[in-house]
Amino acid sequence: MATTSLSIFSSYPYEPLYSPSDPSTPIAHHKPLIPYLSDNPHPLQSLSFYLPYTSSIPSPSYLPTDNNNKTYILYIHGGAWRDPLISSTSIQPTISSLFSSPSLPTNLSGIISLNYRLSPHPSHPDIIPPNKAKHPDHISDILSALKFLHQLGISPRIIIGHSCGATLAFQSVMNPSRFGLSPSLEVKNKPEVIIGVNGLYDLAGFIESPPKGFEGLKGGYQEFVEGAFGESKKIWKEVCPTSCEKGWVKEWNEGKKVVLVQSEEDGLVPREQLVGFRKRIEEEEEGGLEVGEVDGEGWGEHDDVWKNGKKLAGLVREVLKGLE
Ligand SMILES: Nc1ccccc1C(=O)C[C@H](N)C(=O)O
Repeated sequence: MATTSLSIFSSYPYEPLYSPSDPSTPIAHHKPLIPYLSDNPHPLQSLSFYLPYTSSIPSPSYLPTDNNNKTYILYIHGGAWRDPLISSTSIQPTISSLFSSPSLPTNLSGIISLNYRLSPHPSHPDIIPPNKAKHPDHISDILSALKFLHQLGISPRIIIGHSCGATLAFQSVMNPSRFGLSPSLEVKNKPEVIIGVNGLYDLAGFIESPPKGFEGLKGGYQEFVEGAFGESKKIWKEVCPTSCEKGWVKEWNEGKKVVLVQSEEDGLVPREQLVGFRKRIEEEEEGGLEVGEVDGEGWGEHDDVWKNGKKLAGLVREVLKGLE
């Protein structure tokens, strides 16, 4: 099995990725869209691999592995489990910032950004192959990707999730039986840190009583939640880290730190999602897990975080320093 993952990995060449602001400057060695399943994968069952740029192009089998002081970071994009216009590439501005000035963090091996199957989006009915994922397909794909990485010898110590990517990041450290998935999908070396950015942590809570100023989004939330999870409110509760059955913090043995940030100008996700989630972790945990909140002032609107990348890159630098 391990040989298979490595031979898949090695069959993809590295390509230079150029700076979005300066197309003559290469910033990373990039392997786009490596399938993480071997049996007839959907195009979205794929991940992209980014290594800091060096002057010679590495051979396709080059794979720096984790060691005690270096780590990979895994990124899970958002888009309400359905937006086909948001993909693994949305981490590129952050990578560009992080891999260039002022200096490359010394304990960073590389960044891996995931795609996963999406649910249908009413404004994009003509996608080929059609997006028809339903829970637990999304989280199942995330766990399959982590398994593929583990077979390559990679266990990211940090996972970053944006919006529904944050929901998926926390689901990835829970027992997969919570979602009716096989124990064989449980992540072998779970991350130490999860960074949740503009995360969705309590879908049923939002739909039941949207916070002040967000009442107009109730219907929109209900639409994408039903599209991803079906109509059962019980399931909406079971899948969210604020409202699911207690005990998931214990299932995350390796967990050391949760870092949460909510962009102040976000018109799609209210800060109440972060506040309620934080309270839930503090109720549940038994001392081992640190929860921190970063001030989201100046972080812009919901998607500005990844569209710009500078704030997120700065936060990643800080978190990496803490792991040194
Ligand atoms: N309404 C939201 C509420 C919260 C988080 C994301 C959304 C989205 O709409 C995301 C995406 N642009 C979508 O069209 O599905």
